[in-house]
Amino acid sequence: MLSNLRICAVSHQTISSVHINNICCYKVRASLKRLKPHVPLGRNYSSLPGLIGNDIKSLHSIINPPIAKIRNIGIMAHIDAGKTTTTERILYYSGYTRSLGDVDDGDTVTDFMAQERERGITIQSAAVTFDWKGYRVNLIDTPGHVDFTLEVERCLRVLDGAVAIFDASAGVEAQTLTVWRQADKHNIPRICFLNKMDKTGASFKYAVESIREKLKAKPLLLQLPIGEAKTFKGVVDVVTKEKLLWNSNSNDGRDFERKPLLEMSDPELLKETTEARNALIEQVADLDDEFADLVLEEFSENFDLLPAEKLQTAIHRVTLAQTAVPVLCGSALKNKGIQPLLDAVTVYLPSPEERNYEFLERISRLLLPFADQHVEIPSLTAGNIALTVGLKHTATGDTIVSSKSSALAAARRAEREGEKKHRQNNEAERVLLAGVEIPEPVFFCTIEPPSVSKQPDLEHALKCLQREDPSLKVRLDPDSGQTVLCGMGELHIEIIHDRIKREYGLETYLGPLQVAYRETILNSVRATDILDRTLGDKRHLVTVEVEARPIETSSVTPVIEYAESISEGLLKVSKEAIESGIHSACLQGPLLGSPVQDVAITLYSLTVHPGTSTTMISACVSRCVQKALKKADKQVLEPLMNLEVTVARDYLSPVLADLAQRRGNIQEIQTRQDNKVVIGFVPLADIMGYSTVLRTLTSGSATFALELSTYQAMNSQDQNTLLNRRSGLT
Ligand SMILES: Nc1nc2c(ncn2[C@@H]2O[C@H](COP(=O)(O)OP(=O)(O)OP(=O)(O)O)[C@@H](O)[C@H]2O)c(=O)[nH]1
Repeated sequence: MLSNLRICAVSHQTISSVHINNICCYKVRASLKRLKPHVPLGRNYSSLPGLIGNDIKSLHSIINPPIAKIRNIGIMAHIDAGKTTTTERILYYSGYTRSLGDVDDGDTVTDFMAQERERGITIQSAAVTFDWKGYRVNLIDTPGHVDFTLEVERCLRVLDGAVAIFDASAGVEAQTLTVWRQADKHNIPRICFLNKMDKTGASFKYAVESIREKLKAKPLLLQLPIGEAKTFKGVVDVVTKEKLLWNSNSNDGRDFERKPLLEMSDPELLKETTEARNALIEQVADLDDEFADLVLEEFSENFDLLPAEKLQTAIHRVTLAQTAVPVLCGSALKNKGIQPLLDAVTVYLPSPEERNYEFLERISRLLLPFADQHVEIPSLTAGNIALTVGLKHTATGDTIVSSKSSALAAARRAEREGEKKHRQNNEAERVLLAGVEIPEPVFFCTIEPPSVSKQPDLEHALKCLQREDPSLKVRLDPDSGQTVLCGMGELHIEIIHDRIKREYGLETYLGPLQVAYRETILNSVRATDILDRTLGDKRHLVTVEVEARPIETSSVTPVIEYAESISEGLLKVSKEAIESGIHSACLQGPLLGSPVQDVAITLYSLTVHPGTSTTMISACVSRCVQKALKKADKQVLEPLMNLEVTVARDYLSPVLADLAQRRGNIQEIQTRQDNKVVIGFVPLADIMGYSTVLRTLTSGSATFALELSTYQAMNSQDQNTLLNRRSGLT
């Protein structure tokens, strides 16, 4: 596969003479249509005269560009804001593809999974590498659908900067908030791109306000749109006071003219731009002392004399400090505004050395990514993004270092730094990447292989998929022995099912999709238990007394306490067994067999006959905790989701009426251009299959985003209905 891909990147003739399997062949041909032969990188180029264009000066400079000229960036946004379309334009203008891919036609580079092309959505982050005006840009296109939040989180960890894309007619939407918070957590400097300026209802002012209000960010307006919606034809560069107009006859947006704004030809636009530039200078000066000094000392009389480069450098610093975000605009679909966006990436987003990471990785085989194509490279300097293959024990979220001793040193430093509380950016944090936060799965269903003999193949496929995607959980149902898939949403599970079929050739059967409920107890209860068993000539005897009581933690990990009467010595040898017994008991509550949350378990007494195995101690403790949980008053908790529905005014009433029937609790209805945005909570159990219902109710005009808010207690009537249904009574 690897050599095929390397060859594909070099020459058409080479490929046709190489024996490769059908799938690879197909991928190779598809990519050849669009890849310029001179662009991708490989080792053997020098032996292929004529295939490499003159643009490549030296292989070394391409593989290892100076670190200051590297930009590792991600693209993030709400679903359908236009990430993939923008990425396609970026690849086209940077010379890496020969034609413009279209999500609506299903032929984009970054959405390369079959499911992505069929559904027109991004699921996996795709990495692409290209050059722009002497800079190396490693770009990652991340999914917008909330089911794939983890995928976004795991790529944010390796980024030095990000472009947040917004639909200019919608402003900040639900998922944008989530990814923005994730980027805050990882301290990622950002620039905003207000896309879809050509769309009816697009409003630069509205979108900027929503960035200010909802994201609590300070927007730096580096551009102003020329026209809006149908009349959108270009942008003004506020920093340089130039207008950029795209040729209406050009169908790929390559041709555009950049002209200084003149009093004679554009008096109004010039006035507006000068005001915007002055405001920008004041805003930046407020945030950056060095720039403030410069402005006060040399340019306070006339801001017009301030060179654009000085302003750009200050904006770069402010962006890096994350005290404000540059805002640009355009229309990816109509091919306007992408080239200046690329310029802004190189000018305002930081290089890896400015982000001050230290990587220590040593890997035997390195590949440069180009979506689903990879090119092997001999080496790489710090700050680049590359892929490695064949790692057997590494999963998403792990940090790879050069040796065991450096890992130990980093861990020791982390421990020491951990003691000095609340110190940010400590050395250990720079060495070890922050782990990804794995969200709790809210849905599950059983999965079965086509025959018992295929069970090992299914287990293998699930193991591989889990290493790639830790938000997918797999467990064995202890009662039925069936394999259970737990995922982030209906779409997540559907895609996993589809991938098992396509990538592992296994036709599996899914059971009905079920909501992942939880349980809790409402009062404190005590229970005792005795386990007395003789195995061979050994007697195992344990007596246990525990108390289970409700507490507030919102966690399924029980709090474990020990009464003072428990002897230190006994605890030393059996603590692990006791805690494993408690944890396993709390995994399966007495009502539905769901995990028990918000509970503390106190061990009051424990006596163990000499020679009793730790397994028996664990089993007795587990049984005793289960007894206590059973005796208590119990409560089922159900996942409550944050819901945001964007719907055209005319369809608001049917959507609200439908939500009322789904136990929806509406918090707010906002107006966004011609649309209404309904914000509220709804129990997950009542919103299953909602996309189909919403499509029917609104003739396909509405969109929605769903995210776990919390687990809430069910009322007794709903709880009884659920329990009866589960026990087959109704
Ligand atoms: N009018 C208009 N439509 C656009 C623009 N950019 C993208 N679209 C359309 O918006 C839809 C979504 O575009 P995508 O590029 O797939 O958006 P995405 O953000 O990658 O979507 P996910 O991968 O599902 O998160 C498609 O139908 C595009 O044709 C634009 O600038 N203007």
